[in-house]
Amino acid sequence: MGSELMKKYDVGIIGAGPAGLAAAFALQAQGKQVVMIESYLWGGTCPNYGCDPKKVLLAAVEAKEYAQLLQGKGVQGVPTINWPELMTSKKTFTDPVSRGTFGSVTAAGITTYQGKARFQSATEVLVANERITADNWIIATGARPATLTVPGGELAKTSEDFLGMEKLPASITFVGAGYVALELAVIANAAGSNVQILTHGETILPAFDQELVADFVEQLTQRGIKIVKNVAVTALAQQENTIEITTATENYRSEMVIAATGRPANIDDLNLDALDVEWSRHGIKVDQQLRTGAQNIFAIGDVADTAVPKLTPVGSFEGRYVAAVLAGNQEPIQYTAIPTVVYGAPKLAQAGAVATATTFDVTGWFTYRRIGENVAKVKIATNEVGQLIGASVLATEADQLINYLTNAINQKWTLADAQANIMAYPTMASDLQYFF
Ligand SMILES: Cc1cc2nc3c(=O)[nH]c(=O)nc-3n(C[C@H](O)[C@H](O)[C@H](O)COP(=O)(O)OP(=O)(O)OC[C@H]3O[C@@H](n4cnc5c(N)ncnc54)[C@H](O)[C@@H]3O)c2cc1C
Ligand SMILES: NC(=O)c1ccc[n+]([C@@H]2O[C@H](COP(=O)([O-])OP(=O)(O)OC[C@H]3O[C@@H](n4cnc5c(N)ncnc54)[C@H](O)[C@@H]3O)[C@@H](O)[C@H]2O)c1
Repeated sequence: MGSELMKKYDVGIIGAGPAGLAAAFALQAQGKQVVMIESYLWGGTCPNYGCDPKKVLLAAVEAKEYAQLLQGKGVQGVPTINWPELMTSKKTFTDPVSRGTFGSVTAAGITTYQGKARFQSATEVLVANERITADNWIIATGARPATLTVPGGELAKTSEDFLGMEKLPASITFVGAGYVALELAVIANAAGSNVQILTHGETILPAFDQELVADFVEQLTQRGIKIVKNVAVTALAQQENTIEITTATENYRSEMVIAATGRPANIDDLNLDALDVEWSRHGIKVDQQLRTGAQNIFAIGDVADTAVPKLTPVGSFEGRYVAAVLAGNQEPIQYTAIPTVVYGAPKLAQAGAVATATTFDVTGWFTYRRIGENVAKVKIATNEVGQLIGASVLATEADQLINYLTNAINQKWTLADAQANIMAYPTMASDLQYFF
């Protein structure tokens, strides 16, 4: 690792998550001299302690869910989740990621450094006592879980701790009711833990269609997940085997507390004060070409203050876009419709506009009745000429359907387009024509 002291690179990339890696491989393919710096695990949040391990754990929840939904319809007995075995299986996915990613990066001819990058000037970065110079820099340092700034807040664990825990606690309290809390709560609940969610606001998942959010929350409540709104946690204290959670109104207890109150950008160690770069609690400010105030420095992925959701495919899209800018593209970034999914049981998914939509209660439709869905709904928004502009889905397989609908939004489908495509029947895709 590390090489050729004082060599000058075309592009330096800080952070080897999905955003930085997409940029690195695209720039290397253009023939640029690329250097990449990572302080922790190569691959970043998503494959090591985010999306992928979460979805591996969810596979066990889904197996249980399908059996549960078909009770009395030909299936008897509901499987139980063996947490240590599931965690062993999860590790077969996550353990090889960092080494494998590092191997791919070096095999591509990209120079690598392990350590925290710190800007010395707009072209020079210090890492592990070495000075690295590049004409352009891309900051792709991602985000980390917010800590609870209350007395005893350090007792709270993070999503990364949850996704690596060897033993399932008897009870878990999540503080916050966003993606992280809801997804991990569903996993813990299905695996047999007593789960509660405490959130300081009234509205859950404000960016999603609130009719479907209400149905989603109702489903979680029926599973035994307790959700308490409008509650401000004021202190945590260890009491033998449990943590006491003090709030303004009531005290709660549980074996583990997970802070899931958002993800601030990783900018503290970068020495941005030395540069003409602005930032806020939402991340590094960028223009429509993802350039910071310093014209040779870009910010992409979770660390960038953009109006789009902070997701893996969005970060990769931005990484490839900046590589194109450095190859001469002058166009501002133009995002396609972005699908977002809360991976629970059921799943809640959305893409495009949420406004004025038609609701289809599809619970009784063949596709959903076949697997015994409790409640399944699809909401569709079209414009004045009948083109699809937005969609929301609540269903066990909402993550699949939302991708078909996202494609349809991007291609401005109307009923005629839906009918003009022959889809395998009977599937979610063959139902598309009934939504217009
Ligand atoms: C529990 C969880 C589940 C998620 N599930 C999903 C999902 O299902 N689908 C989805 O699309 N998204 C999901 N996300 C979000 C997704 O993981 C992020 O959007 C994505 O990883 C962002 O990529 P990134 O490259 O911008 O940042 P990251 O993946 O966070 O990578 C940034 C890298 O920069 C490194 N770094 C930080 N500071 C420095 C420094 N000073 N010097 C050098 N290196 C540094 C970090 O170590 C890290 O490896 C999930 C996130 C979490 C936490
Ligand atoms: N499926 C996915 O795509 C996925 C999964 C996990 C994470 N992510 C990404 O990670 C980001 C962060 O997720 P997150 O769930 O940590 O944050 P979030 O912003 O989605 O939710 C934070 C929640 O915490 C609440 N909250 C904030 N401060 C609080 C406090 N002091 N006390 C109680 N509640 C408080 C908020 O009201 C909100 O409900 C997401 O926005 C998303 O970009 C995506």
